[in-house]
Amino acid sequence: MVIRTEGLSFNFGNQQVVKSLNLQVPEGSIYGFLGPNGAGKTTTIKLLLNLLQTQHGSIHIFEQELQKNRISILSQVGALIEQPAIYQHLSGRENLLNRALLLQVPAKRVDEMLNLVHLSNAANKKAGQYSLGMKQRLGIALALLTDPKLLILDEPTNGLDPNGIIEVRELLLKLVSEHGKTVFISSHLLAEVERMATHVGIIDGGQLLFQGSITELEALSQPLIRIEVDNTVDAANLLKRKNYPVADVTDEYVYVPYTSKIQIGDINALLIQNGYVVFSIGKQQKDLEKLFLSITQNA
Ligand SMILES: Nc1ncnc2c1ncn2[C@@H]1O[C@H](COP(=O)(O)OP(=O)(O)OP(=O)(O)O)[C@@H](O)[C@H]1O
Repeated sequence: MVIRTEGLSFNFGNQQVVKSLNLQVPEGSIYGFLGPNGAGKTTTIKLLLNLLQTQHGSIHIFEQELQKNRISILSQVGALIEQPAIYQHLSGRENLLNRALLLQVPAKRVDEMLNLVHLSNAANKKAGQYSLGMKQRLGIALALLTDPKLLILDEPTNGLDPNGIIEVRELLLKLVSEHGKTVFISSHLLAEVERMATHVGIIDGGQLLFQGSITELEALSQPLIRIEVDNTVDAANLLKRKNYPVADVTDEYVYVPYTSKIQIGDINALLIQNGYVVFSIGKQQKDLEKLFLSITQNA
């Protein structure tokens, strides 16, 4: 595991904001750390980066205890937390050169990073004139200067438009697939990480409510058959009489839990034989967002 916490807890005064977290972040994963506002994500990230002192429990990064190996561990971790620390009056390249000098990183790495985050064409423009997406990418480039093995990003897509989100997503996917990094990324929106995450941890009220691979998360969400039919209420009653458990009925659709492909054909035939007009019928895509909301709301 690249990150492993055991019983990690943290209090601000008498408010417990992180409750006995057991995080497990596998090597080479993109781990989406999800939770609504105030769930405790930033506090957890600050603990992982040793910006806050652990009060209870333990943190291992690269299988080494964080407190005892602070410097060697953190030199291999790149982080972007809250706003990237960018000098607005300097160009993108100057921002990177400055940091490279400070960290004693060879200057040639600056151009490599500009290239990687697709900022080469804007390298000489003042960072203050960058779009939010460009600033985030510059922030990621700054975090990558030392070629860290692990990247920890706190809500890197916050405030970005859909294009900006896609740009950041593609960059992170590339970092994992081509550069062998592990990425830990927090977000309050599942949709933002769902297309890139391999693993997910869902936190609310400081507690980890779910942790596992994205496939395990999907398996929790039961697929449905969505039936678009002319008279949904009557059609639903017919289905119930025929022992199909109806999950939901709206003006347009009837939903039945999906069990097999054959069953879709049977339902279609049944409705048609009984004089209903079936406009469409099919297995509905898993809606992870609904699942995410139900996990965090039932907590
Ligand atoms: N410095 C602080 N002093 C006291 N309480 C704090 C402090 N920082 C955060 N908190 C509280 O801790 C809880 C968790 O906050 P945290 O910022 O970790 O949540 P989050 O999941 O990152 O939320 P967001 O998505 O809004 O950033 C909140 O109730 C917050 O008010």
